[in-house]
Amino acid sequence: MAEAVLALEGLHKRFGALTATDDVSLTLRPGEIHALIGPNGAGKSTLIAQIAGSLRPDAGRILLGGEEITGLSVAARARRGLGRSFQVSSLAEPLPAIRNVMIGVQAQAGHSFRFWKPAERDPRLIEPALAALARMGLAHRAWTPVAELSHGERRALEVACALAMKPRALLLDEPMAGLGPEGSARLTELLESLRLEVPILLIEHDMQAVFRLAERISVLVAGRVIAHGDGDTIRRDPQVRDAYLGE
Ligand SMILES: Nc1ncnc2c1ncn2[C@@H]1O[C@H](COP(=O)(O)OP(=O)(O)OP(=O)(O)O)[C@@H](O)[C@H]1O
Repeated sequence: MAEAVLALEGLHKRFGALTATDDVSLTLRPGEIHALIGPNGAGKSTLIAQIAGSLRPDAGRILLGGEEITGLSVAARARRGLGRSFQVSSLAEPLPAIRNVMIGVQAQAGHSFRFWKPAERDPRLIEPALAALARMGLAHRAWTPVAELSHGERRALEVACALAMKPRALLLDEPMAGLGPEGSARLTELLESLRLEVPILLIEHDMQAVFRLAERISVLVAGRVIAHGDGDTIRRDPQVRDAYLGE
């Protein structure tokens, strides 16, 4: 079996008396979409924050490409290839879509562009940014201000921004949030097309999207992984039906 791109080993996180992450281990393999699902308050955001580096686990390890990153800052993890999009929109509204993506390209390239020429006209920034936009079906909206994009286009743009950093692994925190069935179906299709480019750890409440996209699903309840497996295994698991999926 291929080595995991991202591995969580026995992560623990407490907030006072509350154990928000209780011995969580999981892996993300090359070419895979692995979904993390669970009811509100299960600890999904707390887990993502530990992976991204904004929250330190009390115990356990996080490995990216076999290298331990548990003690690294958010920026250092991003430089090593951990990409993420956010649950709450972090886009710069007045700027055209492409400028938002170019910030990601610039970050990935380090500081070499700073004294070059106005970033806006630098083909070394524009071309990879356009490629990331095209990947997410947004080439025709490149020069449209973010404020004029639809909600679905913004969600796709957030993924494009992360893709522009050429991540080795991508964390997506509820990318379908706020999308109607049509927008959700469109974004699902786009994410499906990314599968072989970059493995994705997907936190998502939209179960149609999860079952369509994920090879493996981990179910988090009260900080613990209570079930793990492919879509059929998870659908049939009585504990999961009880705790999350209902009948
Ligand atoms: N900074 C914090 N201090 C104290 N408790 C926290 C903190 N952050 C999260 N919690 C608690 O940890 C538990 C897990 O919360 P978390 O936000 O990770 O869940 P979630 O699965 O992401 O929920 P949702 O689906 O609603 O986003 C909750 O009981 C929450 O109240």
